[in-house]
Formats: sequence, structure tokens, C-alpha cells
Amino acid sequence: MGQSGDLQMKLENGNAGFVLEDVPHLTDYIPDLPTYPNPLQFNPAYSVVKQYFVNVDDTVSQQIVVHKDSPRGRHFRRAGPRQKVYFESEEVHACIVTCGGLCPGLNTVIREIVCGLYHMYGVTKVLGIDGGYRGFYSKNTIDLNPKVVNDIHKRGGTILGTSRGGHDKSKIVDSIQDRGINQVYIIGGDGTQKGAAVIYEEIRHRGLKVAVAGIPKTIDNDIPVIDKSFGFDTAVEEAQRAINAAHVEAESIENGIGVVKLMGRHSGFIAMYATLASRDVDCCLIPESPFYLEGEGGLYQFIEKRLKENGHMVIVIAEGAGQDFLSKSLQSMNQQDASGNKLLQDVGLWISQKIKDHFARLHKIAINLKYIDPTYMIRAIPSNASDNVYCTLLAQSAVHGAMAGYSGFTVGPVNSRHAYIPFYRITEKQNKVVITDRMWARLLSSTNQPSFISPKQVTEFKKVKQPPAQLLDGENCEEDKSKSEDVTTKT
Ligand SMILES: Nc1ncnc2c1ncn2[C@@H]1O[C@H](COP(=O)(O)OP(=O)(O)O)[C@@H](O)[C@H]1O
Ligand SMILES: O=P(O)(O)OC[C@H]1O[C@](O)(COP(=O)(O)O)[C@@H](O)[C@@H]1O
Ligand SMILES: [Mg+2]
Repeated sequence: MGQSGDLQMKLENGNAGFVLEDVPHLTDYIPDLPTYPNPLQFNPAYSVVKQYFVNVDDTVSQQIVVHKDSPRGRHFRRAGPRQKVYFESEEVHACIVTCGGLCPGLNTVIREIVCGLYHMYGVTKVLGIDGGYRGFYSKNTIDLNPKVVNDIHKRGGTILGTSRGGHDKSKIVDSIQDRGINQVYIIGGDGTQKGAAVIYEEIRHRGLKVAVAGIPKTIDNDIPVIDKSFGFDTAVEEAQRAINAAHVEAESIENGIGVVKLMGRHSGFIAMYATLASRDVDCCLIPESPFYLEGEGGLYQFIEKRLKENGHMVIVIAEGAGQDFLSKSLQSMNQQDASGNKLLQDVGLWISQKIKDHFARLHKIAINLKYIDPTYMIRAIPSNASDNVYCTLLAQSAVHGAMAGYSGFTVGPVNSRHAYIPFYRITEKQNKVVITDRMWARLLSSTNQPSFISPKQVTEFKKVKQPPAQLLDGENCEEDKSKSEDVTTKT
């Protein structure tokens, strides 16, 4: 696996503390590249548009809540079509690859890159790389055109296939060079974007006119800087079905308990949003909020109380929650997947068994517990309508960026405006639920579950750090310690 080097940040300072954190451009290392008029202005579909192109000086602010004396702060380059492009349509030979875990919307992004290239820029050579990064050097490619991808957005998964591991910088760039590819679209999560940064650096090192564009994918919504990742809404919506089922089961029987395990290795966003959306959940457990089982304020006590009050309850648990307990009780082996991500133990099964054992020992309440594990069901589905629209914008932003000669960037909405973001900004940290933020308080007040934080800890926390009035960038992020490390947030 390649290592990301130390490429210089492209920072530009302006008035009143304005900083543009720019993305690389092909002309940074290949001067005097010829430019061409953007073919979009001759496109009949766009003839009604008042302004075909975004202003070259348009930037998107990372901070939107500011005070009158605040500096203007960090900005990113606004995404969108440019007046000049650095590729002629006939010259472009693009490829698309999907890597890492599945996520609703992958096929929509593929479709819209292909259609964007064909319909907006008249590009007709687009290759699909089969099976993730290793597909560059060990698998066949697939010719893509609007006909082939016409209805793929209605299917879950990725028509290109995906994989973990297999990132070999030299072999990948050799393959790009040998095939004459000059635009590379890379769809994937934090690992994939790190891999994309390595590919970009090697391409730059070899001085190739090849644009590398990343499209961030993470069902866990744990990529920083961008507002939200595609597929997340769809996953939260699908999770409602599992929660409903758990609720129906629990409600229908005396002292029924429904336990639902949802995805979220290091970030509990799916569990938190699914809980907030559902209103049927009594307790939501996430990796960022350590919990305990026994004693005053513990989970067992809360379950007993809820069963007495309501006769049933639903618990949602993110897969990364409580891993501390599991590693202690199960002598965890430090197993990893092919990409180096730590393999987690099944916390849903574990907690279900612990609850059953506890109440069996207690002889007070006979509980009926049903465990539902919809993990892969929430990601192996097609994206919903809003994710489909979102995927379209991501794909088109990537295509406009590559055609305009930008390279080594990823795309995504920042405060609702699509922007070009340097790779390092989305791979250096991981987005997490901040349990001292108002959103987690909303969740606690909707479930009325214990916070599992002792009054002493709260006082300690307040002494250390006053919670900000509004979260500024990075405050809901943690350094990326995801590889083979336990990253349960300390409070
Ligand atoms: N630090 C890294 N450098 C280069 N490639 C990486 C790095 N981390 C992961 N990759 C590659 O990125 C791909 C996807 O990574 P993975 O962690 O499985 O999924 P995700 O992209 O969803 O985080 C894999 O092919 C993996 O080999
Ligand atoms: O079983 P797999 O394919 O390794 O994937 C499972 C993991 O992928 C994840 O969805 C994270 O992937 P992304 O955030 O990159 O989409 C985890 O929540 C989950 O544990
Ligand atoms: Mg990842």
C-alpha cells in the first residue's frame, strides 16, 4: 500500500483573514497546457442557463456562523463548469473505479459520470475498472456509455464491483499510463481517497497529463468537511424498517425487547439519525458514548425501568459501540480486513446475550428479546430520490473539475455549495458524533435514556473546555486512528 507524501498545500490569502485552500491543477506541474472553449456553451440543454460557468474566483466558505469581528476564514474552490477546459472531447479517455464497502448510490454516481462526460462534454471513451483498485492491473475493464448505464441507478451495489486491499501504486499508474487513460474518477471512502491521493502524487511525479478526481463515499457519514455523504439518508431510511420490526415484535409480547444493530464502526451517525427519525427507540448506543451495564445509571437498570413503565423497549446499537467490553470478555484478536480496517466483534449478539443472562439471573422479570441485524440490508439497496439527486451533483462536479484541469481533489457540498476539496482535508480526520453537541442532547431527550456520563465527568468536561456556541470545523472530527486501533471517544 502506498504512502501519501508531503505535497504542498495551495493556500492563498485574501483580505480580512480570507484563506483559499485550493486544489492542485495540471498546470502546477505541466506549464503551457493548451486550453479549449468549454463545449457546454454549445449544448442546447444549457442554452437557457443565464451563466454557463462559475466565476473563477468563486469560493465556498467553510464557516458560516461568524461574528462581526471574525476573520473570513477557510474557503474552498467552488465546483462547476469553467469557461476554459484543458481537454478536448476526443482526447479524453476516462475511467471509473469503485472501492471499499458498498453504499447506496454508487451506481448513480457511475451513471452520472458517464452521462455527464458524454452529454455535457462529448466524451465517448469511458472505461469501468472491474473490482476496485486491483482491477487496474488484474481484471478486465468494461466499456461504459449512456446506454449501458441507463438504468443502473435502480440497482443496489456497484456494476463495477468493488474490493478492499490491492492498492499497488506503481501497477495502478503503469496501467493508467499503458491504457492511455487521462481522467481517473475514484469513488470510495477514506481508505479509497488516501489511495487516490497516492495515485495522484505518482501521476504528478511522472509528469502525466492525467486528472484524478475523488468522489467521497461512506455510508457511516464519517468523512469530514462535507455536509453529508451520499447513501447516508437512504441507509437511515432503510434502518427504519428494522426498527419498526423490532418495535412490533417487542410491543406484541410481555416484556419484549427489540435489539437492532446498525452500521457504524467508529461513528454513530446512522444509529443516531435512525433513532431520532423513528421515535420508537428507547436507547441508542454509539461508539462515541461509552456506556456501562451494571449499577446505578447503567443499562440494566434503565431496561428494568422502561419495561416496568411501558412493558417493552427497543435498543439500537451501532456496531462499534461497546467494543471495549467485547475485547475484554472475548480476548479479542487484532484481526483486520484486506484494507487494514480493524474487524469488529458482533456487539449486537453480545449485548443481547448479556441482557438475557442478566434478567435470567435476576428472576424478577421474564424478558423476550429479539435481535435484528439488518447491517448489509441498509447498504445493499438503491439510493432514494434525494440521494439520487445528490449523486448527480457530485458526479457532475467531478466531471467539470477534471475537464477544467483540476487534479488531486475530491468533491462535496460544504454548507450546501459544492466545492473542490484537497484530498488531505478529507482523509486527515474522521467525522464523529460529538456527545457534547446539541444533536446528541436532542437524542438523549427524545429517548430519555441515561447519558452514561457521571456528574463528576460532566463537571470535569466543563472545566476542561467550554462547549462552543456553534461547532466550528474539525470540532466533530478526530484524527484518523481508524487503522487497527480502538477509537472509542473519551469523555
Ligand atoms: N493509506 C492508504 N493508501 C493507499 N491505499 C489505501 C489506503 N487505505 C486504503 N487504501 C485502499 O483503498 C481501498 C478501499 O479502502 P477501504 O478502507 O477498504 O474502504 P473505504 O474506501 O470505504 O474506506 C482499498 O483498495 C485499500 O487498499
Ligand atoms: O463487511 P464489510 O464489507 O467489510 O463492510 C462493513 C463496514 O463498512 C462500513 O460500512 C464502513 O464503510 P464506509 O463508511 O466506507 O462506507 C462499516 O460501518 C462496516 O463495518
Ligand atoms: Mg473506510
